[in-house]
Amino acid sequence: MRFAGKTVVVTGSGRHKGLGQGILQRFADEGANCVVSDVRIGDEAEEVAQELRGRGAQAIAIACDVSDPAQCDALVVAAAAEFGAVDVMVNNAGIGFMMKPFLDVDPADWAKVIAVNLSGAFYCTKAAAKDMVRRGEGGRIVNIASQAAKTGFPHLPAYVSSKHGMIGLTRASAVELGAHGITVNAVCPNHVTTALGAEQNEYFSKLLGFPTVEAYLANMAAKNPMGRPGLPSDTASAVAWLASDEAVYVTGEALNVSGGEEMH
Ligand SMILES: NC(=O)C1=CN([C@@H]2O[C@H](COP(=O)(O)OP(=O)(O)OC[C@H]3O[C@@H](n4cnc5c(N)ncnc54)[C@H](O)[C@@H]3O)[C@@H](O)[C@H]2O)C=CC1
Ligand SMILES: Cc1ncc2c(c1O)C(=O)OC2
Repeated sequence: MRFAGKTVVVTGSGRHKGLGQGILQRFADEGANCVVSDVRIGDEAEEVAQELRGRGAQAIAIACDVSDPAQCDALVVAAAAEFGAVDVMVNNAGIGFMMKPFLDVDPADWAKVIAVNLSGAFYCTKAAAKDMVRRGEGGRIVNIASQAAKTGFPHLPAYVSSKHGMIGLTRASAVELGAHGITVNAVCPNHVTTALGAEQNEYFSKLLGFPTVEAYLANMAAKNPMGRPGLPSDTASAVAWLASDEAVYVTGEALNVSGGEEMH
């Protein structure tokens, strides 16, 4: 019960089987008050919150479009009003893919991906850290980057750039926030079969000439020493450790959770 009495906010966590839901399930199991947040709060987000309550946690759902700084400020205010403070902010909201060859990428699509994945993480980091600094009890920020933060992938230039940018954001914020007892780290998962992941599999299995999505997935699994795709629970384990008291001397890090597919 590492997070008894703590409050965690996870952006983009209102979808079934997403990394955000998996992360909140781990925090719920370890005693945290859980804030589900997503661009729209509908039945699915309410079900995610309900399932967390079923695990014995307190959980609420709050709408927040992370590409709007005012909504990120309001998210932190609303979470603190409900549970007293925000101890852990997980920047998980992300949009994929808009997959296109580099030379065909529309500037508006580029801007949208950067606005959600990178600027959104900045706005939420700033909002949460302001509250943490004011309270003076430290805090934890974890950014869900990607293997795409460490290497290039075809037909995903905005995504890859936004995720590399999240590592820069992690380091830039870590160097200033350490003085306040706040650590900031990134986690870099490889492929996880979520709703977002499934969309990408369709596209890449065709692009790379695999006869079926299954053949593409088997090939991808064979690329890492553990021989399987990642699970939301794999990422959740890393996030929970980084958010725990034990990780007090780890900050500005970008931790691969890729079964060894990515090694630096
Ligand atoms: N699935 C994978 O293989 C990998 C995913 N990731 C990252 O993990 C994070 C979670 O993705 P998944 O769980 O795979 O997909 P997902 O689609 O299940 O989760 C993303 C969530 O972000 C929400 N969202 C989209 N735009 C938003 C906005 N403007 N404001 C707030 N929320 C917004 C969506 O509604 C959705 O609930 C993303 O940042 C993604 O880039 C990283 C590495 C691998
Ligand atoms: C679906 C999917 N497959 C592979 C990867 C990602 C992804 O989202 C990613 O972000 O980095 C590698």
